[in-house]
Formats: sequence, C-alpha cells, structure tokens
Amino acid sequence: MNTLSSLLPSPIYRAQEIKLIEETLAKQPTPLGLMEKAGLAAAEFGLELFIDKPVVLILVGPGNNGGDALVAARYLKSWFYQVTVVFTGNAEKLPPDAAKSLQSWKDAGGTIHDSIPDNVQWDWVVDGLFGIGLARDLDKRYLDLVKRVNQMQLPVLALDIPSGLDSDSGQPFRAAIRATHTLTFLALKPGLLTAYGPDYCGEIHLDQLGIEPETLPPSKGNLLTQKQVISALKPRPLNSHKGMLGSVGILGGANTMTGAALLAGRAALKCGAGLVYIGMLADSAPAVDIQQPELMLCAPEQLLEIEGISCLVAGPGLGQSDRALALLQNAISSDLPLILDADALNLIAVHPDLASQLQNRKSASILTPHPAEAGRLLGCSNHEIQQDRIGSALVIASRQNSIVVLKGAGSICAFTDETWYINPTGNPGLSSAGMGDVLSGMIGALIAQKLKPKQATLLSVYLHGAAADKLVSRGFGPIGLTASEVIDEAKHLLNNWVYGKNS
Ligand SMILES: NC(=O)C1=CN([C@@H]2O[C@H](COP(=O)(O)OP(=O)(O)OC[C@H]3O[C@@H](n4cnc5c(N)ncnc54)[C@H](O)[C@@H]3O)[C@@H](O)[C@H]2O)[C@@H](O)CC1
Ligand SMILES: Nc1ncnc2c1ncn2[C@@H]1O[C@H](COP(=O)(O)OP(=O)(O)O)[C@@H](O)[C@H]1O
Ligand SMILES: [K+]
Repeated sequence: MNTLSSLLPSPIYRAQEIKLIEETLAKQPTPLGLMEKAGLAAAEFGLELFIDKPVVLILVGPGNNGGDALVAARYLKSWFYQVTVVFTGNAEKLPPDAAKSLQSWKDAGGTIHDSIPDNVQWDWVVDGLFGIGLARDLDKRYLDLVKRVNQMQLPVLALDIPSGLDSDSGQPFRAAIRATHTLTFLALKPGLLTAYGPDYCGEIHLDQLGIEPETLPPSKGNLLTQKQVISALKPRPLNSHKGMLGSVGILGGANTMTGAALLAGRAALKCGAGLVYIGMLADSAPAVDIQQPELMLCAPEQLLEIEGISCLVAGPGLGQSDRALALLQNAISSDLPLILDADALNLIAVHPDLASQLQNRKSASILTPHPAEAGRLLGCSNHEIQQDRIGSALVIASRQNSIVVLKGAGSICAFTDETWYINPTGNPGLSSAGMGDVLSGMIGALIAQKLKPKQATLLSVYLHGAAADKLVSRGFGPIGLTASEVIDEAKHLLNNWVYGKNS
C-alpha cells in the first residue's frame, strides 16, 4: 500500500478506463480474485489504523463496492472485531462476485441489518456503499445513510472512493461520505484528487491489488510528483551570468492593480530569472518597486520593444481597456513564449480575433485560468467547468493550441497531445488575492531559464502549492497566508531541490 507522497509518477484513470482494466484482469486466472484482494487489503488497513477500536459499522451497497465491504467484514470478524453490516439493497440483484461475498459472509456466521441500528456506539465505519459505479444522484435511501454516517463524526474508511463522490469529477452526487481515510484500489481516480475530492477523501492510500503498475495500460492522466517535476533542474554553471538566465517581461498593472504586476515580477525574480521588466499600464505607475528595486519598471509599449526578452507574462492586473487590448494583441503576435493569465484571458474570451491569433502562434502559449476564467473562455458557467475540470482544461488546450493550467484545488495541467496531470500540492491558504499572479511569474522565470514550457509549467504548479504547504506546516497559514510569503518560500524550496540544502 502507498501513501500519495510516496508514489512515483502514478497513472490516473477515469471510471470507464478502470472498468476496462478490471474486465481484462478478471479474465486472468489468479488464486485470489480482485474483490477478495480488495476486501482483505481494506481489512488489513482497518486493523493497522484501528487496532484498539473493536466496534465497527460496515455499510454495504448494491454493487461490487459492497462486495469489497463484505469481504472486509468477514476478515475483521475473524480477527474478533464486533462487526455490524448494514445492507439496504436487494440481495438478488447483487452482481455475481458481490453475491458470492455475501454468501461467504453468511457462511462465516455474519448477519445483515437493513438499517443502521440505534443505540450502538461504533468506534469506526467502513464505507462500502458505492465506488466508481455511481453515476447519478443518490436516491433518498442512500442519501439518508450518508447523512447519518456524516453526523456520527467517527473515523471513516472509504473503500475505493467516498460514496457519493463522482470518481471522474470530484463532485458529490447530492452528498458524499466524509471519510478520514480512503483506500483506493488498482490505481488513482481523478475524483479523489481534484475539486471536492480532497475534502471528502481524508488521507488517500492506494493498494494496487498486486497488479504491477507497468502492466496497466498507458494513461493520459498522471499525478504530478516531486521526483518528476524536479528532474529537469540542474545547478547553475559557476561561470554563469545574468544573460544566461533569461529575462522575463510582465505586462499588466493597470490602475488599482499595480500590485498584481509587481507580484508576478517579484516571483519571476526570486525564482531565478536573470532580468525582470514590468510594463505597467497605470496612469501614475511607480518608477521603482521600493521593496524590490531589482525590478525594471517601464511603460508597457516600451516593454514590447526591449531586445532580448526571453518570455512574456501578460495579464496580471492588465484590465480590459482598449490600450490593454492593443498591448495584448502585440504580445500574442510576438514570437516569444507567452503566459496568459487573468484579464488577458478575459479579453481573449470576448475577442474571437485574439483567440484565433492565439491558435496560430508558433511559440508556446500557456494559459492559467481559474474556473471562472475558464468558463468565460468556453462560454459556460464556472459550475459547468467544475463538473468536468479535466475535460474543460483539455478542450481549452486543444482550441487555443496552448498549455492550460486550470487552477483551484487539484489544479489540472492539460496539453494539446491530450495528456493531463493533477497537482496534489497546495491548500486553502492559496485562496487569496495575488496567488495566481505569483504562479504566472514563476512559470515565466523557469521558461526564461530554458526549461521546456511543459516542464516549467508542471514544476511551477507543483512548487507554488508545495511552498504554501511548507508555510502552513510551519504555522504561517492557511489563514492570512500572503502571496509574498509564497514567493519567498518557493525560492527556498527551489534552492533546496537544486542544491539539496535545508534552506
Ligand atoms: N469489478 C471488479 O473486478 C472489481 C471491483 N471492485 C469494486 O467495485 C466497485 C465498482 O463496482 P460496481 O461497478 O458494481 O459499482 P458500485 O458498487 O460503485 O455501484 C454500482 C451499483 O449501484 C447502483 N447505483 C448506481 N447509482 C445509484 C444511485 N444513485 N442510487 C442507488 N443505486 C445506484 C447500480 O445500479 C449498481 O448496482 C469499485 O469501486 C471497487 O470498489 C474492486 O473489488 C476491485 C475489483
Ligand atoms: N484550496 C486550494 N487548494 C489548492 N490550491 C489553491 C486553492 N485555492 C487556490 N489555489 C491556487 O492558488 C492560485 C490562485 O490563483 P487565482 O485565483 O488566479 O488568484 P489571483 O487572481 O488572486 O492571483 C491558483 O494557483 C490556485 O490553484
Ligand atoms: K465507497
């Protein structure tokens, strides 16, 4: 069994893909069937977690997830746990493997309750109501069970996925079990990792049921891991100079939003860009950033004329004025790698000519929308984006011929070759103004330092969240965490990753 942080690059499969894998595996003769393995793994994990908690409630659903729970019940009973099994479904309609598990449970002397008995004080709960087979809203019977368990405020071990959660999208079907631990089987599913998934899953563990990951079919989706993102980093040559480390141009900072451009610029500087220019649109734009005088501030029209810029970030605090539109047009028509955030995305959403200009670019474009910006780009609501974060990010990537980072809990990085990644780092401390500006500056810095756009994007997304996680672990958040703090921590982490120092 693996915890998330111990996983090497790990494939993520949607429900349809997992079903195909299960069908293939079911045809291969093994001494122990997959359900038996899943139930045993769950019981062993329960034993590890709750060795001193003997009274357990096990909820069994109408499909194979329920079958897993019945197997777990049988093992736990044989280890002298006091097990109460609740099954409200129709035994005659159970799929064959689950029906066998029910029979084995009964053969072992187990009994079934058709509702949760009153007046029993359980120590913990096993949630085996639904797994990846749930594809519609919970009906009242199951909704009541889910609500009842959530009210108990007990430790809950969810099998495969918390019941009620959509394993593809991370959205609850009306309600979902709030688990303290989720033991998922065979491989990761996106719904565990993005949108509401992390809120419902608690600690996520993976049991591959003895199936070697190399034998699974290749997946378009993967979990981002530290090992993968840092693989492109290397120490600077001793004989380095600032010209080698690239220069980032930031376009933004209209009236009242100069801070956004400054944050992007400071992030670019502290993530290692050799030179950082900021072209601000504000009427009385500052001539210098007193806190960061290394930044070079200039008129935005001038920025686009500067020789030797390696990469442009357009959008932080850009506004949507005619001047902003004209500047953005120029930025998109440049041959430079381009990171587009915030109002740059909003302008593209309402100017189809800009969108088609973007599609035809030869150099890399990276779009970093939050769900509302993604909704504007696709002409749909924020809610619709969140219902299918992966699909939405892939559609934007393909339509705009761009790398896309769909931000928010479990950010999705999507590519035009239809591959996608989910980022496991980050926390609600990042839900404050300026965090997106910092991310765009970080990507700019890494591209300027000659990382490939894909690698720069994946590394920045992971680093941005990891810096926030480090800060929260030291008590600097989540409440009141600031974008400026994230910049400084990202600098420390990046040095640590490249030079192995405990800074
Ligand atoms: N098939 C296999 O080989 C394996 C399956 N495993 C387990 O099986 C699970 C998938 O099993 P299933 O495909 O049977 O699906 P589930 O057990 O997740 O649930 C599907 C069942 O729920 C019913 N249902 C769906 N939505 C409902 C709703 N809103 N209200 C009431 N009933 C509803 C369906 O009619 C079906 O009977 C996995 O998540 C995993 O836990 C594991 O044992 C590993 C091996
Ligand atoms: N709950 C969360 N968990 C993980 N990451 C988060 C969370 N909330 C926000 N973030 C991250 O913080 C950043 C916020 O960006 P954005 O919404 O554009 O902020 P702003 O526009 O204020 O700069 C994104 O990278 C996003 O993924
Ligand atoms: K479950």
